[in-house]
Amino acid sequence: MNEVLAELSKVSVTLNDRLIVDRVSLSIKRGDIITIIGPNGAGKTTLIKTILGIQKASSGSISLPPGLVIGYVPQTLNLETTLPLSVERFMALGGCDRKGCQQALARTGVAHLMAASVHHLSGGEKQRLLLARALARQPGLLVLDEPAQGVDINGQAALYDLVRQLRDELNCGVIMISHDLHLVMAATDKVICLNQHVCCSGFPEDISHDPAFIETFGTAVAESLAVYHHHHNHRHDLHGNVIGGGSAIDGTLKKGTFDDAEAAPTCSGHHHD
Ligand SMILES: Nc1ncnc2c1ncn2[C@@H]1O[C@H](COP(=O)(O)OP(=O)(O)OP(=O)(O)O)[C@@H](O)[C@H]1O
Repeated sequence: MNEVLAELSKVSVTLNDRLIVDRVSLSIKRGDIITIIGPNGAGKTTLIKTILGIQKASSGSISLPPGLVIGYVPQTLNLETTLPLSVERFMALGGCDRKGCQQALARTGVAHLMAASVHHLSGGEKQRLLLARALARQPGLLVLDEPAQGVDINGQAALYDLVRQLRDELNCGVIMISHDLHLVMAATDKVICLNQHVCCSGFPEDISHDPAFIETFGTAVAESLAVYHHHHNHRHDLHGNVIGGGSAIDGTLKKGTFDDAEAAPTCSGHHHD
């Protein structure tokens, strides 16, 4: 059994009196690649910030093994543009020596940019730089917030491929957020669909059949992913709150749900197999 790198139990986050993350339980093990999907404002970034300790959970518990090294690739790189900063210096600020810096940049395909200014990098180059910085820490857990944003379509597939290779090389666990549903379905091991609470979770081929997935992303997206329609017993408002009809409190984890993520409250759409 692979080592557990992060264990979340009924984690909720309330910000400004608004419930942003609702009783999320999940477990990340060494070797896992888990992708969190969900609409804008669903609480994805907030959830990973609680794993990183940047955001405090309002309730629930998060446990990480002592000494776990986490490599984090944030959604954006916010830097003071008036300060000159080379790629090498940026890496050095993260504690990386020249050799380690060169190796990490080479691994993410941007070694030729060592002397370039970080302010002049393209969107895709910035993402690769951030990945290199995370990689240089030799992380046990890699946390990526939309790593493929600003990357062209071929580059996205290559980036996901690289993440898989890094997982194998470092024998780490990976948790990432993505909006690239086609790539997620093709290139990820496990998917968690978050809309404040965990709507559904499981392996990509199963989750794309899930009514909660269709409810969250709509039929156009679902059909483009060659999924089929099911009855789903509740709806969400724009804030992810459950509205109308069915209860989202009871129900059991459905077919296609993997052991380690618990939907809380659980969606209970009916499958028509
Ligand atoms: N520090 C904060 N104070 C108050 N509200 C916040 C704070 N941070 C995030 N929020 C709110 O929490 C909600 C969830 O934000 P979050 O960034 O986690 O969503 P997300 O699922 O990552 O969205 P996206 O896909 O657009 O990046 C949003 O409505 C956001 O405005």
